[in-house]
Amino acid sequence: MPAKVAIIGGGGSVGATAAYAILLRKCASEIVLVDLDEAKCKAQVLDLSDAAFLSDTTIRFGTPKEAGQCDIVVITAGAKQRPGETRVDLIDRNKSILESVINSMKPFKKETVLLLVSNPVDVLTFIAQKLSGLPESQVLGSGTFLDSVRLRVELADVLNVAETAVHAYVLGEHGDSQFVAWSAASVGNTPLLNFPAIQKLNRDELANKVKNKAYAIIEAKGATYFGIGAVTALICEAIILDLRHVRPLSHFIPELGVCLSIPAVLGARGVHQTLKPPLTKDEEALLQQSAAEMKKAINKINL
Ligand SMILES: NC(=O)C1=CN([C@@H]2O[C@H](COP(=O)(O)OP(=O)(O)OC[C@H]3O[C@@H](n4cnc5c(N)ncnc54)[C@H](O)[C@@H]3O)[C@@H](O)[C@H]2O)C=CC1
Ligand SMILES: CC(=O)C(=O)O
Repeated sequence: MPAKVAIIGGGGSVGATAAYAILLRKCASEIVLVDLDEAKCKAQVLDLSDAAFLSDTTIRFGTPKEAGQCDIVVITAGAKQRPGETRVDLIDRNKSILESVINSMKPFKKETVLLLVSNPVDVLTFIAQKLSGLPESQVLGSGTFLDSVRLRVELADVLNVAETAVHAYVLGEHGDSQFVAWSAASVGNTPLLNFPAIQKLNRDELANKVKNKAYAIIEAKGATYFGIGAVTALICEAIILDLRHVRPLSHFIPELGVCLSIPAVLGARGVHQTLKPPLTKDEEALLQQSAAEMKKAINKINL
């Protein structure tokens, strides 16, 4: 089935890197890049077209209205953190950008899946669910998928196993109130906490390293884009191929009243099911605290 992916903000670092990763995965038939900065976006298309010989995917510049008719719309438009800024600090700037991009794309094709990547991704996912008119299950955010990848790499290194054998998730906000669900993590079938190397490990220190990785990269080079580009491509692939992968994605959690990341089944047309792992009392409290932070951020804006 041909699948069209639009990237709003495709002129920027995250949008263009996501396009590159999607191109290399060969999961889409066409990528449409859209950006307010038309000249830069067209230059990204030209540059990416030089790599298109590695793929069967075509790439072109497009309009917001064309994007609204694509199968997946990835939103990477917006301001990025300056060194020292939190993701939530971007809310005022990125809320108005999101409102304007959603209005410019409407009405969406009824099957369109909207994938939020711009920060603060959980709050923007919540706003996009309200504004887009699409079913909640079709509006999701990349959430803590990236943080969980960062965690898995660290744990695989400690245990000297393949990353794919590590089933461990960062849950909650893609931001400062995130936490690791240590009690639910495993390597193969063995609970992670059974490993002597993990019992000896300073787990708080490792969780903070994961949480602060983006800050460290932004401090040194101004932005992160390779990791999120790869994560975006895998999310698009799972939707296009209806792969039913389980990923920690930002989606609406009715009992919390906000969007944040809990593992979810991802396939055609978005989120199929939430798979909340059993959590300890302390981890449950951290989830509630993360939801409270999201509510605080949402209450500060006019919706
Ligand atoms: N969710 C995640 O894990 C990650 C999220 N991000 C977020 O992604 C966003 C983009 O970051 P970068 O690509 O590095 O920034 P960038 O500045 O390189 O690109 C942003 C692009 O958005 C475009 N834009 C602004 N307003 C627009 C509008 N109304 N319509 C269409 N395009 C518009 C700009 O022209 C620019 O090309 C930021 O909010 C950043 O925090 C970045 C990395 C990881
Ligand atoms: C910038 C950002 O959200 C990240 O790299 O995690």
